[in-house]
Amino acid sequence: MDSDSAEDVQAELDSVEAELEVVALQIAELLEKQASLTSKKKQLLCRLEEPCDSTQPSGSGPAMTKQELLRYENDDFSWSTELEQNLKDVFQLSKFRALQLKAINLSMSGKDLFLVMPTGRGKSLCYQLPAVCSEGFTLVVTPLVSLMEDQLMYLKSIDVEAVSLNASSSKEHAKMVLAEMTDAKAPFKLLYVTPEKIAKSKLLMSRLEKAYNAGRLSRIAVDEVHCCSQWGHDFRPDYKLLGILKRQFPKVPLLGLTATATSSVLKDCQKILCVPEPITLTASFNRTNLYYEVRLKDSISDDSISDISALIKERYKDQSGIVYVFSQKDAETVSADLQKKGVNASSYHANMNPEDKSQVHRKWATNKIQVVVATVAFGMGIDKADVRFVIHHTISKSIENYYQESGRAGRDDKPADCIVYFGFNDIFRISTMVVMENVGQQKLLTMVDYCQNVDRCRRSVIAVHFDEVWDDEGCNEMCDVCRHGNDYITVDITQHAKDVVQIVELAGTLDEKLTPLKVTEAWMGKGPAKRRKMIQTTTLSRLEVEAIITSLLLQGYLSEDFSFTPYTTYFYLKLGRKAPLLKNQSHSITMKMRRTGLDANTVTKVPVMADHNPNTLIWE
Ligand SMILES: Nc1ncnc2c1ncn2[C@@H]1O[C@H](COP(=O)(O)OP(=O)(O)OP(=O)(O)O)[C@@H](O)[C@H]1O
Ligand SMILES: [Mg+2]
Ligand SMILES: [Zn+2]
Repeated sequence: MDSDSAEDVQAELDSVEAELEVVALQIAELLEKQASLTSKKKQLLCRLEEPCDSTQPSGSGPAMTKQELLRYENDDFSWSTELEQNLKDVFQLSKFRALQLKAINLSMSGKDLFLVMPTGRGKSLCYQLPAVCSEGFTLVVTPLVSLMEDQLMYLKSIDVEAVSLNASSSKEHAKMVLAEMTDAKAPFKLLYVTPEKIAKSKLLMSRLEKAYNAGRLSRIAVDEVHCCSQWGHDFRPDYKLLGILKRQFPKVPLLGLTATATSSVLKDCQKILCVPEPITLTASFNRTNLYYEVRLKDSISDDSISDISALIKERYKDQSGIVYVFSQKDAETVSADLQKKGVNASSYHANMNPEDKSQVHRKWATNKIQVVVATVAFGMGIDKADVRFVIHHTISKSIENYYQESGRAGRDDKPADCIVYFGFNDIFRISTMVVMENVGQQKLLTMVDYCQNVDRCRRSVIAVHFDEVWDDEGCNEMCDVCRHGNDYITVDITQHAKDVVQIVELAGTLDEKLTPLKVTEAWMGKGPAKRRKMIQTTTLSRLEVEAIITSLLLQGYLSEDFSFTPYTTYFYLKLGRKAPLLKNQSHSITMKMRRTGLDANTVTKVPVMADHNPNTLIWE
C-alpha cells in the first residue's frame, strides 16, 4: 500500500469512526425513547384493563369495579340525608363539587382513601363533613400550625367544635384535650395535630389508643399527604413516622389528601402510612378557568416591572392578585418598584416577623392591599376566592411548584390569569440554588421546558406532570400557545447549534469554562477581536440567542456544569451528550419560536481562523 492511499484509508477510517460514534448516540436515544414509550404503553394498557380506570392509578387499591365505585356517587346511604342537611345548614354550601360526595361516601363506608385534588377545590370538606356526621372525633394531621389555626378559625365561625394540639399549646389546654378524648360527652368533632405530636408524644398516642378502644376515633385525615414522600416536593421527616396510626388503629378509615402527587409519590405514601389497599380518587388537574401565559423577560433592559405595573393598573384594576418573586430581596425591591409606580403592593417573605406577615395577609384578604409581592413563603393555606391574577416575576423551580402557586388564582371558578415572566438569567440563578436537591435540576428543566416550548399547549405540559392523558380539546384557547398558534414558526437551528457548540468546544480545548452569559456574548461578537476571528458570530437578537441556547440545553446539545466554592456555586455550560450528533451532516435541529424574523440567513458568516494560540485566554 503506498503512502498516499494509506492516508486516504486513514481519513476514511476517521470518518467512519466519527459516524459510528454518532450512530451509537442515536441508538442510545432511540433506546431511551423505546423505554419511555413502553412504559407509556403499559400505563395505557393498565388503564384499559382496570375496571375503575380514571379513579385509580395502576396497581393501587383494592379491586373495585367501575360499577361499584359509581355507587358511591349516590345519595341513598343511611347517612345521605344528614350529609345533605349539614352541607347546607352547617357549611352553608349549596352543592358538592366534583368527587366530594364520592370521597365522603367512601370514607363514611370505612374505606381507606387517597384524594388527589387541585389546590382550592375543597378537600377539607371531605373530612370535615364526615366528622360532623359521625360519632366521636376525627384526627387531622396537618403540617403547619398556621394551616391549623386557619381551619380552627373557620370551623369556629360555622360553629363546628374543633381543638388542636401543637408545640405552642398550653399545658392546661393539652390536659383538657387529652382528657376529653375519651369522654363520651366531649363536644369536639375534630382534633388537629402536627405530625411531630404523633411522633413524639407518647401521652397523645396512649390517649388515642383509649379513644380507639372506646370507639371514639372515627376517622384519620392526613392533610398534604405528599409530605410523607421524599419524592414529593415538601418532604417532612415527621410524616415518615405516621405509619404508626394505621398499625395501632387498623379499623379506623384513613383519608390522605393532597393537591400534588404523582402515582409514584402516592405509592410511596401508601407504604409509609401502612395503608394496605387505599382507593385513589384523582380529580382532573385542568383548571379550565385559568388562562396560562408566558412572557419573555429581557435580561438586559429588564422592563418586566413596567409591564407588570401596567397590567395591574389597567387589566387588573381594583382586582386582587399575587406577584411571586425569587428571593426576599426581590420581594422588597419589586414591591417598592411597584409602589413607586402607584400600585398598592406589599411584600411578604419568610424573614418578616410573624405579626407583619399576618398583617399583610389580613390586609390583602380584606382587599386593603391589592397585590402581595411574595416569595414561596406565601403558600400553604392561602385561601382567597377572588384572586384574579398570579404573576411570576421569576420562574418557579418546578412545574409542581408552579401549578401550586399559580393555582391560587380563580378559586371562585371565575376567569383568572397565570402569567410567568421567563428570563434567561433566572434559569441559572435558580439552577445554582436547586443543584443540591434531589432531582432539583431535572425538575427545573421541566419548568424551563414549559416556558420555552411553544409547540404544545401549556396545559398539556402541566397535565403530563400529573400523569394525565391530555386531549387538546381541554384548553379552549385558554393558554397563549393555543390562542396565538399562528404567531409561531418552526425554524431550522442546525447551523446556529453548530456555531454555539463550536464556541463551547473551543473554550474546552483552552481549558476554560464559560458561563451562559459568556457564551451569549461570545456568540454575539462582543469581546476581543481575537476571539471574534476564531468563531462564527451571529447578528441574531439577544432574545433569539438566549432562546436558542436554552433550547440546546433542553435538547441535550449543551449541558450544565457546576463548580462549587465554599461561598457560592457557579454555573457553566459544557457540551451535552448530543453535541457529537452535529458532526453528522444529515442531522438537523429545529425549534418553534415566536415570529421575529429569525431564519438561517441572518447569521453572519465569519471565516474560522485556524491559527489561534491555545495558550491565550480569550474569554475575559
Ligand atoms: N362544594 C363546595 N362549593 C363551594 N365552595 C366550596 C365547596 N367545597 C369547598 N369549597 C370552598 O373552597 C375553598 C377551598 O377549600 P379547601 O381549603 O378545602 O381547599 P383544598 O382542596 O384543601 O386546597 P389546598 O390544596 O390549597 O389546601 C374553601 O373556601 C371552601 O369553602
Ligand atoms: Mg387543604
Ligand atoms: Zn392551550
